[in-house]
Amino acid sequence: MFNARRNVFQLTSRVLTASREAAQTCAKSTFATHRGAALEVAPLNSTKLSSVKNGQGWTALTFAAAGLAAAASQMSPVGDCAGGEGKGSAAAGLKPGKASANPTVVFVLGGPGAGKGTQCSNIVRDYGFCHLSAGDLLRAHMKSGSKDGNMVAEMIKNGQIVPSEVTILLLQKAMKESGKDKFLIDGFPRNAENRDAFEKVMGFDCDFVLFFDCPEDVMETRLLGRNEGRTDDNIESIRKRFKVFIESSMPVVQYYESLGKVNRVIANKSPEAVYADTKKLFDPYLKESALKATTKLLASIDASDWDTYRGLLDSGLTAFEPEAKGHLVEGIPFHQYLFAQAQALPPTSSKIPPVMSTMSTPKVTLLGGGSSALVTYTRLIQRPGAMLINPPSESDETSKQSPPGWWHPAPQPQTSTSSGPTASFVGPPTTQSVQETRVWERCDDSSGVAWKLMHFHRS
Ligand SMILES: Nc1ncnc2c1ncn2[C@@H]1O[C@H](COP(=O)(O)OP(=O)(O)OP(=O)(O)O)[C@@H](O)[C@H]1O
Ligand SMILES: Nc1ccn([C@@H]2O[C@H](COP(=O)(O)O)[C@@H](O)[C@H]2O)c(=O)n1
Repeated sequence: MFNARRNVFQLTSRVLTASREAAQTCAKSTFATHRGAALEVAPLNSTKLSSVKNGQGWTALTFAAAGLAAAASQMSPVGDCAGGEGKGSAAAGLKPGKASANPTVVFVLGGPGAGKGTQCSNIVRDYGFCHLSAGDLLRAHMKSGSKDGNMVAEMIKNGQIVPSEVTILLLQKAMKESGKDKFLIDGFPRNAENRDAFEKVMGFDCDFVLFFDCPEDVMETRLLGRNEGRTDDNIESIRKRFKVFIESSMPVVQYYESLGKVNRVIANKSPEAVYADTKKLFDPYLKESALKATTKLLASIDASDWDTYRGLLDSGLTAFEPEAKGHLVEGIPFHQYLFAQAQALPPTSSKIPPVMSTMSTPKVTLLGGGSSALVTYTRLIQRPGAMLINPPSESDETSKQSPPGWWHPAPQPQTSTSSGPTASFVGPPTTQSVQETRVWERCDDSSGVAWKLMHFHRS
């Protein structure tokens, strides 16, 4: 006989150790990508992302490049938890209202047959989330010939809730193997024990609960017509599942309601109508990812990191910028030339980042149902002063250079073995302000949502 209580304790202890390791990996990963997503002032000799927040959300994002050419590439992910646009993103972690370095988790709840699985497929397609159905994982586990397979099979047939340690181990493994950082966890937590165990083992809670609210008679008709060969889609099992849902799962929904974390969607409508309501809840994640791509792009410009910059561009990029003197520039070479100038500069001996961009009052508008994003903002560009090449004695003014127009290539850092000319800066510091509009197009890859820059316009 399965001793649930004893096994919960034993397995939970084991999972805690394993998850601590996993959490360390995740923390490492998210440290690399979330660093500095806070209000502190950026130390001048470090790579730092700082942000300013008001009631409406983020109002300014600052990336301070350390003057290291590879500053943006230092943000590469480490470990299993990063995915999608978060990879290597300077702004990863700038999720409105999110302070912790954890993956994004949405718990998807609702009665049996409410349409959770159906809607999750749509969200995966449009928002790059990874869908993990606790029921599907348990059914696969039951068929895998594992020693508790028979116990799980019996519990599923009777609509009972399988002990948390089994389900959480399956979820944890699937999350790790997915390589993603945004999850829809469907059909979980089914009771208070599931909920407690998840928080203890994973060390974080969900972002919100997506609750599909559907009358029982509608769910019953749907389940009887589902025809997927499930052992629990018969009237006897369905009634048991409804009872368990009311007695054990609804208190979980009520618990999250008391925390203000439930987004309720009326599910007694056509699948399309249900999705139209569901979709709105996920648009902020897409906007956030377009903003991250923009921040990563600015960081790569500040750091003169051509490879990162080029990786974000569509080959057919078009641009209106002051350097093009009113002409629409198409393609890559015009921009590459500006980066090449930076590489031709002597290294800087200064510890002060040669240039730092701050994105102020960004606004993201999704177009084409989220296939494109329009990002507009004011960019503040700070520099430590005029650049001096190979500074001679103080009396010699001839080598002093004024800051050029809006763009000032960032020299490379001086290495200990550097010899020959160097660059340094003389005050006063300057700040420029330009308006930028960027048009991004979705080009998702296997790790999730990704964006390419199609067009930009700078005042
Ligand atoms: N809005 C809807 N209108 C009509 N039928 C729907 C709707 N949503 C889903 N269905 C159908 O109802 C059945 C149950 O849907 P689905 O499997 O998505 O529910 P579920 O909440 O995931 O169920 P379970 O909890 O049992 O896994 C499926 O056959 C599905 O095609
Ligand atoms: N957290 C969970 C989720 C599911 N189960 C068991 O699986 C059955 C089917 O779940 P669906 O979400 O696919 O309908 C469910 O009735 C439970 O027996 C579980 O134990 N714990």
